[in-house]
Amino acid sequence: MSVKIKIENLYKVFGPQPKTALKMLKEGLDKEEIHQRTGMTIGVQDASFEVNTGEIFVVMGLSGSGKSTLVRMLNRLIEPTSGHVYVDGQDVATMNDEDLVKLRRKTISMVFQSFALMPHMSVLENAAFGLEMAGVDKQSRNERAMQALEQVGLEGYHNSRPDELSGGMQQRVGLARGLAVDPDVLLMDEAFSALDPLIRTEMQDELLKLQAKHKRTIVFISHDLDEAMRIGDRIAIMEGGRVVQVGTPEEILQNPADDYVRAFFRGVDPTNILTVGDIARQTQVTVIRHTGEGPRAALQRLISHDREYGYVLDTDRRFMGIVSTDTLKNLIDSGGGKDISPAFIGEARAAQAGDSMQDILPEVTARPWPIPVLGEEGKYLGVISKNQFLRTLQRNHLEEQQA
Ligand SMILES: Nc1ncnc2c1ncn2[C@@H]1O[C@H](COP(=O)(O)OP(=O)(O)OP(=O)(O)O)[C@@H](O)[C@H]1O
Repeated sequence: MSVKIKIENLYKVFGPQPKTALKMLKEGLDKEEIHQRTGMTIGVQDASFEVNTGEIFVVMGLSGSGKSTLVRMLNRLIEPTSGHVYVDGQDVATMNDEDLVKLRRKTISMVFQSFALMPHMSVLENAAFGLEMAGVDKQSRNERAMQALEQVGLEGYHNSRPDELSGGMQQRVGLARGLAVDPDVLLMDEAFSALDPLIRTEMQDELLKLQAKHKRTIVFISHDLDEAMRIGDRIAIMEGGRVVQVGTPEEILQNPADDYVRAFFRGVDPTNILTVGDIARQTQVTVIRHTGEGPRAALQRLISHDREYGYVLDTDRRFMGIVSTDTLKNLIDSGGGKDISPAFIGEARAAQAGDSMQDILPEVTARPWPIPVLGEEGKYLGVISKNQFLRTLQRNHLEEQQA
C-alpha cells in the first residue's frame, strides 16, 4: 500500500498574528483561551495522518471542528500556518505558484456541496469547466467531459442547463466536472449533503462503483456517520481542530478514542433499544446436530454449503460450540471416532438473547464467524454477523434521522 498524501503537524490559525497564537499553543494555552485573549481562531491544530493511494478517506466531525480547513490545506485553497502536506512526496505547503497551479489542475480536483455550477452554461460546458481552466483545447475537453458525464449516468443531458436538472443530477454534473480532469486525488466537501436521503444513498453507491473501476484517492468530508461508514475505507474524526482518531469504521466502532468519538456512535447506536435476540437471524449457517452426525457427515454438510465453520447443536437445539472444516478433517484423519465435541473451537462464545448490542460488539468484530445467540435454556436462536450488526446500526440511525 503506497501513501498518496501525508500531512505532518499541520496547523491553521485564522487571524493577524498566527505565529503568536502558535507560540501560545506551544506554551500550553488552549484554543478557547487564545481566542479570548487574541481573537484569533485555531482552525486546525497539529494534524498528522496518511492517506493511502486508492482509498476513500473520510474526514468527519461536528460543524466547526476544522474539516473544511484541513481539506482545503491539501490543495492550499487555505494556506497552512505551519506543518507539511506531502502529495506524492512533494510538499504542497512550500510549493511555488507554478507547481501549485499544476497540482490543482492535474493532480487534485474538488467537488463541492453547492455543486458550484454556472447557470448560463450547458451541462457539457459545466463538466468541461475544470479542463478549460487547465487550458485543454475545446475538442479534447468536450470529449473528456462527455466521457465523465457518461460515467455518472448523464449521457444525453449534455445540452441541458443546470436548472433543468434535479438536485441529484446537478450533483452528478459537479462530480463529472471533478472526474473529467482525471485527477489522482478527488477532494469532496460534503458533496452529497444537500441531497435527499434516497438520492444521497444512490450517489454514494455511484461513487463506490466508480471507485471499484478506477481507484482514485478520495478525501471526503462528511458530518454524517452513516455516510462515513458506508463509503469510508478509513475515517479521521476531528474535534475542535484536532484529529482525535483515525481508523477503519470497525476499528473506531470497536475502540473509540474518547467520549467525543463515542458520542458520535451513540447517535447511531441502537444498543439501548435493540437486544441481541432482536437481530439474531437463522440464516446461512449450517447447523450440525451433535448426536448421530459424525465428522464425515458434518464436513460434507459444511462443504456442500460452502462454509468454513459450522454451529454444533445437540438434539434439544442447545448450542455446543463451533467446528471448522479443518478441525473436522483432522478429526477424520486421526481416526478420532464419531464424536465431534472434542474438536470444538474453544473461543466460540455465544451471546444471550437479552444482551445489548454493545455487550457483543467486541465479539462480533473480533471473530471470523457470526456470533451464535442463545435463548432460554441455552437454545440456539440464530446468529449475528458483523455485517448484519453494522447494517442494523446504520438502519437505526437513518430511522432516527427521519423521525
Ligand atoms: N476564514 C476564516 N476566518 C476565521 N475563522 C475561520 C475561517 N474559516 C474557518 N474558521 C474557523 O475555523 C474553525 C474550523 O472551521 P471549518 O469550517 O474548517 O469547520 P468544519 O468542520 O468544516 O465545519 P462545517 O461542517 O460547519 O463546515 C471554526 O471555528 C471556524 O469558525
